[in-house]
Amino acid sequence: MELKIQMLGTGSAFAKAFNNNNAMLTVDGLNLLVDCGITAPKALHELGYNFNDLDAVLITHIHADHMGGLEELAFQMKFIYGRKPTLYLADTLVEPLWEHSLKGGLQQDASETLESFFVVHPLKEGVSHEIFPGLNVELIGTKHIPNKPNYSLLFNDFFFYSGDTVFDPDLLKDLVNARGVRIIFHDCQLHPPGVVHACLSQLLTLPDSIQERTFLMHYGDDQPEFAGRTGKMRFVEQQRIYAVDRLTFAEQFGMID
Ligand SMILES: Nc1ccn([C@@H]2O[C@@H]3COP(=O)(O)O[C@H]3[C@H]2O)c(=O)n1
Ligand SMILES: [Zn+2]
Ligand SMILES: [Zn+2]
Repeated sequence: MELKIQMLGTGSAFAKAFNNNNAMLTVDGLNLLVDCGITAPKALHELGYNFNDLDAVLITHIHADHMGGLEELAFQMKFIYGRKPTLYLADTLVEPLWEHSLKGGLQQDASETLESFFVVHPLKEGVSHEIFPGLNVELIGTKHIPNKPNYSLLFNDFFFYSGDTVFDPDLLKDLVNARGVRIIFHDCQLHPPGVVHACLSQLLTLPDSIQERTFLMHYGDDQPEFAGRTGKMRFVEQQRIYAVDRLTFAEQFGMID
């Protein structure tokens, strides 16, 4: 069992030099797309994938850089590949995803619902769900936009992947010190203030023991100017394949496991 992650993009919602912050997780040949933003259809194509290569899609929240590619995914799967894609999302997102977003483009007659286009798996926050053999996910509610549900992801109990969140040092400390998290992929706004995202200056206040396992994503186009200015944290590189394995990571990035 080998879990790998490859970011289709590592850019912020407004980035143009980077694709949307969407990820492909692969375990034993099964592909999970984490978030499917506006740029996802083209970014998948650039990596040699088509929509039919996806075994499941998981959505963290309703912003276009995280779900703006779902309409094309649904239409291609219906009209080109003839099967319903599998969609994982928090139970609280099912109704708003359809009513406030996808229905406008997808619905052709009034009887059609989200389930007409996807095999929908609503997930409960705080519960570990098996996505594939060897890949579990727990949704952790995180703060992003007031009154809009938003979730970060805990994979296999040791890999935390933020789904857009404000800086929450207590959560990160609890994850690392009490819950055994060893790898953190975190969204990072390079310039303050961090109103709806964690910003770099806030993340730099984390203790070294957390920074050394923190990898920054969801950044703006001027990211190259910040090389060497991220403390013990590193940038996730778009399209690079990372083996998400405690030992491989610890060895490769000099972390104390
Ligand atoms: N209250 C808000 C709402 C949104 N935004 C910006 O819009 C982007 C939507 O995608 P995102 O990746 O969540 O980042 C958001 C902010 O840049 C913002 O800055 N403040
Ligand atoms: Zn975003
Ligand atoms: Zn967002």
